Amino acid sequence: MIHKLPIYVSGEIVRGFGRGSKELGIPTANFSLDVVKSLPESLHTGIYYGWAKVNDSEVYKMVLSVGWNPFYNNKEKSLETHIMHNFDCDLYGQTLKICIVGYLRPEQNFSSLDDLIKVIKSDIETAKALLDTTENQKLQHAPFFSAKH
Ligand SMILES: Cc1cc2nc3c(=O)[nH]c(=O)nc-3n(C[C@H](O)[C@H](O)[C@H](O)COP(=O)(O)O)c2cc1C
Ligand SMILES: Nc1ncnc2c1ncn2[C@@H]1O[C@H](COP(=O)(O)OP(=O)(O)O)[C@@H](O)[C@H]1O
Ligand SMILES: [Mg+2]
Repeated sequence: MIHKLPIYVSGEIVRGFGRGSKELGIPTANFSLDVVKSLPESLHTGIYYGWAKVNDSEVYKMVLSVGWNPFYNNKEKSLETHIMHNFDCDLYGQTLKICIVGYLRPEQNFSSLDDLIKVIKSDIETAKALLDTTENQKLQHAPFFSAKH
């Protein structure tokens, strides 16, 4: 069974492999393995979209990857958020809160890095449009984002 959405997740931003910004030009804020392990079993691996807040920032649109990154064949499951906002500095150690709103597609392997980048860019455009619906806009103002913890 597929887990009912939205799901709310919060945790510290930790280091990944450093590939998001260097190889893909698309940075992803990674959660620790502890947070990944705390996810409901029924949250399938794949690509999702939703809302994200870093420390006391505004709530921004985001896209999320949950799984093993088949293109890189990671050994540990990861939960990585690309936030649709230009931050001036890195975000390591800050608290990331996310609301996972909807599912986009399964994780895929690709024959080239360019193909992976193209698909992620199209995920970003799809997510931006889907988050503009009235129903999804409401979640930007969910009490979760204004709560202290
Ligand atoms: C929206 C989105 C979609 C992604 N889709 C895939 C995918 O289909 N296959 C894959 O192997 N990795 C996918 N990734 C994960 C990237 O490979 C990963 O973010 C990148 O390797 C950076 O990892 P790092 O944080 O450890 O540096 C996706 C990431 C995002 C943000
Ligand atoms: N818009 C953004 N979305 C996500 N992370 C960002 C963003 N802007 C800057 N960053 C920073 O870049 C880091 C992610 O880059 P990435 O290359 O994926 O590194 P890592 O492999 O350590 O996760 C984040 O941890 C954060 O500190
Ligand atoms: Mg990352």
